[in-house]
Amino acid sequence: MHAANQTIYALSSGSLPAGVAVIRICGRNALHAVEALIGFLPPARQAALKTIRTRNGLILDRGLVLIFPGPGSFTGEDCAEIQVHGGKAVVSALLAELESFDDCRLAEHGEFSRRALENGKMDLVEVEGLADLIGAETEMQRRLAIEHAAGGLSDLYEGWADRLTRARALIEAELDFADEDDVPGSVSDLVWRDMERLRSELSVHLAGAAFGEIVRDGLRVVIAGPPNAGKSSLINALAKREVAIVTDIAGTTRDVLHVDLNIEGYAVRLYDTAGLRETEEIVEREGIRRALKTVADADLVLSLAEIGHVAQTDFPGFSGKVLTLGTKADIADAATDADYDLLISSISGAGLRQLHQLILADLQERSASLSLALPSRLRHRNLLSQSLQALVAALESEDHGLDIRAEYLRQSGNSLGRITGRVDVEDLLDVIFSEFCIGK
Ligand SMILES: Nc1nc2c(ncn2[C@@H]2O[C@H](COP(=O)(O)OP(=O)(O)OP(=O)(O)O)[C@@H](O)[C@H]2O)c(=O)[nH]1
Ligand SMILES: [K+]
Ligand SMILES: [Mg+2]
Repeated sequence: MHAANQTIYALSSGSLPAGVAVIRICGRNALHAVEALIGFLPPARQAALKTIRTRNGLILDRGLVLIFPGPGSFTGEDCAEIQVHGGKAVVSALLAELESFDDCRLAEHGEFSRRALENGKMDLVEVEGLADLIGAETEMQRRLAIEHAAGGLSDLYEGWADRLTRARALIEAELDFADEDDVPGSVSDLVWRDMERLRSELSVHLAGAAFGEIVRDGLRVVIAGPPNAGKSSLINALAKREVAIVTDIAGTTRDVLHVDLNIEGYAVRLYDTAGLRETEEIVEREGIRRALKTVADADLVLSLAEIGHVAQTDFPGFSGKVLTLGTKADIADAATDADYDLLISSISGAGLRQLHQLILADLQERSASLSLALPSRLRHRNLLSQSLQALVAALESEDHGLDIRAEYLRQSGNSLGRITGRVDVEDLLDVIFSEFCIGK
């Protein structure tokens, strides 16, 4: 039987042992399997507490059974969920029993969601949002993901795609009547005025992509500065654990290290790097090369220097914001000419709370609005800019025929359709679903 017609099952809850384990079963044999396991079919969407048995009559466990007949289910097919005690042997016995039913097999990564997509229960943005929701570790990641998973973004894109389609239809109608005098020219004016508005809505939305990606992937904050400035001590102090080796030998750190922090609900990825200086030592030189590359990709650089020394403010290939931090405030002389955004001590903890606040302020400056209905992946950003480019081409090619301008509008709508998956995205699906865990 074709893989897509098979009944699939998996442990959908977390790692065992646990209080409860949830096993999900979807496909044409799902209800048949439930009936065989508990001896009858409970009413749809109502939990039934039942003894679950093998077909040889052996008791597997007692648990809650729920059925969701298609199409009113997660995947749109007949589905069931069985809640049993979360023991390893309990779950493997139940999975082994399911294996023995006709055309039943273990689900692959993301296969339930993939079927939901194929059966029109979710679109691509919602599926990506669901993956992000499961992966979310901070409050802002959760808010962004739920916006996507709940269809807020999809509605926006579909609304825009509909406006593009309507505009094309009106233009094509105008083309059909081109020889007749009774076509009101104002129809065309209305269309282009709306497309002008759409251009600015798309631009504003696209401008939020950088922040959306930062919320999803974390703000990249890189600690840089000369050897012994106290970079590794700072990452350890902020992470509250010994991530990096600290010694008084200049040139201790060679590899780039990172830790993930949660600052007021925002994900922040903090990097420690090798001290920057001229050196002939081969390993250290490689460390410095990596440090500079990491700085170039940063969102924000913390440039450290011991109090009394000038902190570097320009880094090759980096044009973003640099915060200068004077370090070792606990042992510094009071008077110094050098100027810093903040004084810190990783040993006494002085200035660390203010550093949090400065990083938070940087994040808040980047968020133009309070809404998190933002694109959050490079895939979204690329397709949105393609859509915008085609729309701009349509608006700015007044010298061309209406047929060419309508074709640009079609391209613009197609790019939007690829975001939600209404337009051919087959090639993308394997990539997207490989991110999922089994059981989702
Ligand atoms: N008193 C004091 N000493 C500090 C402080 N921060 C770091 N140090 C000391 O400064 C020395 C160098 O610290 P590191 O954190 O290894 O400095 P680094 O910038 O990572 O050095 P490299 O990895 O070699 O580039 C160590 O002996 C630390 O204990 C501080 O806030 N106060
Ligand atoms: K050091
Ligand atoms: Mg170091």
